[in-house]
Amino acid sequence: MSMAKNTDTPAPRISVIGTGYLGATHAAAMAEMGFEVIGVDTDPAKVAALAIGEVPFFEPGLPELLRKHVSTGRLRFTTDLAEATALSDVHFICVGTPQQRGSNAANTSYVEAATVEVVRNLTHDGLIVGKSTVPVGTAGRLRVAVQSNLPSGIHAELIWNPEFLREGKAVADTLTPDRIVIGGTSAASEAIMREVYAVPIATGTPVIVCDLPTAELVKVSANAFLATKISFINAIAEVCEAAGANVTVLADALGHDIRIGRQFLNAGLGFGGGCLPKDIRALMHRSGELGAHSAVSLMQQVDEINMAQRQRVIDLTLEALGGSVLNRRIGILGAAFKPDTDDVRDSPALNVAAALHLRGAQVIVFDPEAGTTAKKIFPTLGYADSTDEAVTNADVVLVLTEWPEFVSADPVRLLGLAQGASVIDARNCIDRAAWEQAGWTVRSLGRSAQPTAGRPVFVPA
Ligand SMILES: NC(=O)C1=CN([C@@H]2O[C@H](COP(=O)(O)OP(=O)(O)OC[C@H]3O[C@@H](n4cnc5c(N)ncnc54)[C@H](O)[C@@H]3O)[C@@H](O)[C@H]2O)C=CC1
Ligand SMILES: O=C(O)[C@H]1O[C@H](OP(=O)(O)OP(=O)(O)OC[C@H]2O[C@@H](n3ccc(=O)[nH]c3=O)[C@H](O)[C@@H]2O)[C@H](O)[C@@H](O)[C@@H]1O
Repeated sequence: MSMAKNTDTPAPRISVIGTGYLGATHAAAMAEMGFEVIGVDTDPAKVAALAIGEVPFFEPGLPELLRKHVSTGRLRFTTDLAEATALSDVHFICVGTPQQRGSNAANTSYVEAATVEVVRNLTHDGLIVGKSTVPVGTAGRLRVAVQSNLPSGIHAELIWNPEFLREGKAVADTLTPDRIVIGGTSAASEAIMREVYAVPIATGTPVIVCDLPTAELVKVSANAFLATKISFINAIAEVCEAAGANVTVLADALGHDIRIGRQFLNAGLGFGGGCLPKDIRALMHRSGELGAHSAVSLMQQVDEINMAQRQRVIDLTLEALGGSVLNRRIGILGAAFKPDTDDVRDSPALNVAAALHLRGAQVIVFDPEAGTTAKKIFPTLGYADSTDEAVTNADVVLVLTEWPEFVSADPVRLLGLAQGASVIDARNCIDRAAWEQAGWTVRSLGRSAQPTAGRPVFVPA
């Protein structure tokens, strides 16, 4: 592929390296936008599933999109990187950047390895597009590696195009993103990226063209801001509890100010998942390396507030059970880090379940989609096949992930199944009045244990 824009050239063919949550969705979305796409992964089981149109994780809408394009042959999957590079022109790097063991830093070794492997396998000129979330400065280093590993006579450019999709809404977020950020482009590579994203650009999606470090940092800053919003409301929730205020009503009132907005102001168990926690820690680490200490202390505080929420839910459970969970049966509703996914990476729900299990509780977990993934990392917990089974004979019930079926569960019927009448609403998601009317004692973060009406009113002197 010539890097010069030529209106007569055929559409660029696309490879996607790493077909996990991000890459599988990106590959299917690129096919939907009209391109020939080949996905590559080192995990043969993942590739085998994707190749027959099966998504190896739960993501609403993705199976349909994948099958649609696998069946026409426009979207293929392979473990053979050389096959993919031979058949494509634009190579999206979508491999993982998990937290390093024993450090807050991101592990960029997969990104480095994947990029170098692509470059070494190039048979014709290509554009390498980083999508993985990386610490600022990574792409600059990779550029050096790209140039020193190019086969002779081949030209390649490396740019960064971070991804902002949310799990559970990944398909819509990829097909109709809020913005497209492209960093470090030349005129030629910018033109190619505008061709690749022609469909969302045509519907008015803003395109931000910037330098490499800005592109890397936009992504990390977006996640850091979302995390800060959540920890902010959780800090205020603590004040609400102490003062007898209601954090949910407060968040609604705050949200009417469009400068603040209502999203990411749900107080409770806090954030988890494969991205927010590791991304704020990587930012902490990288900011420290760069001597930018304000970001280090801010992110440290955000992380600490967030992790303390898990302990606070454990404390509420102890309180509900009179100080000990030993041999008490705890029905846990939710294992995924949020609804609409089966992802349990750094899931606050599973973290609480495991901590209570370690203290000697009989923990029975139910999640509509994440039972299988949860069992893989915590096989020793008890698992139920339904809400009813988890609640049956429970001394206390914990709602840890706000799946719609938990939010709409009938408190009267559940009370008839449970042994006790205590529920901890760790996501502030159930209809508290309805549960209390049914006979439950409801505890939650950011709202007092008793209905506000029954509390003494503070009268200033
Ligand atoms: N999961 C999400 O919602 C989003 C993730 N991101 C970022 O995208 C990146 C990927 O995240 P996920 O998809 O969640 O991770 P993941 O762990 O689900 O997928 C990564 C995939 O890369 C594969 N892989 C590793 N080395 C490879 C290589 N050399 N060649 C080919 N395949 C290789 C792995 O086998 C795995 O299937 C991370 O940097 C993450 O921060 C960004 C936005 C959203
Ligand atoms: O970099 C990534 O991978 C992605 O990380 C997040 O997406 P995701 O991890 O899918 O989940 P979110 O919807 O952001 O939720 C994260 C966590 O925050 C919690 N949360 C969210 C909102 C809220 O008000 N309160 C709250 O505790 C959720 O329960 C969940 O545990 C970002 O929202 C995406 O834009 C980003 O692309």
